[in-house]
Amino acid sequence: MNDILQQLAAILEQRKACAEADTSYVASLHQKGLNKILEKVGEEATEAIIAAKELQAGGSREALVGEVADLWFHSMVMLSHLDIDPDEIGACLAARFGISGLEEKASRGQQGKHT
Ligand SMILES: N=c1c2ncn([C@@H]3O[C@H](COP(=O)(O)OP(=O)(O)OP(=O)(O)O)[C@@H](O)[C@H]3O)c2ncn1[C@@H]1O[C@H](COP(=O)(O)O)[C@@H](O)[C@H]1O
Repeated sequence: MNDILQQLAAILEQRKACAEADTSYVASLHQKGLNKILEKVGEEATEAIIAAKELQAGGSREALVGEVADLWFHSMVMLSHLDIDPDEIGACLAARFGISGLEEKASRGQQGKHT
C-alpha cells in the first residue's frame, strides 16, 4: 500500500506545477485553491461516515472502501497543496506506534496537573 501512496504523492506534486486544469482534476483543485480542497475533504469525510453507517445497516463494503479512498486521496491533495510530505504523516504514526492511546491521554492529564 505504501508504494501506491508514494506513487500517488509524486503525481500530486507534478500536478502542482501543471497548468492544465482542463485535463487534470488535481491541477484544477490546486488552481481553485485551499478552500475548494478543504470543501472536498469535508464532503468526502461526510460521505465516508454515511457509507460506514449504511454498511452497518447491511449496505455495501465496496461503497465504504470507495468513499475512504476518495477521502485519503483528497487529504493527500490537501497535504501536497500545503507542501507537507505524506512521509511526515508516516513518521508521526511511526513515532506513536506501540504507545497506547489511553496511556498517552492519561500522561497529558498528568502534564496538565503540573502546569
Ligand atoms: N485517485 C484519484 C482520484 N480519486 C478520486 N478522484 C476524483 O475525485 C473527484 C471527486 O469525486 P466527486 O464524486 O466528489 O466528484 P464531483 O461531484 O464531480 O466533484 P465536484 O464537482 O464536487 O468537484 C472525481 O472527479 C474523481 O474522479 C481522483 N482523481 C484522481 N486520482 C489520482 O490522481 C491522478 C491524477 O489525476 P488527474 O490530475 O485528474 O490526471 C490520477 O492518475 C489518479 O491516480
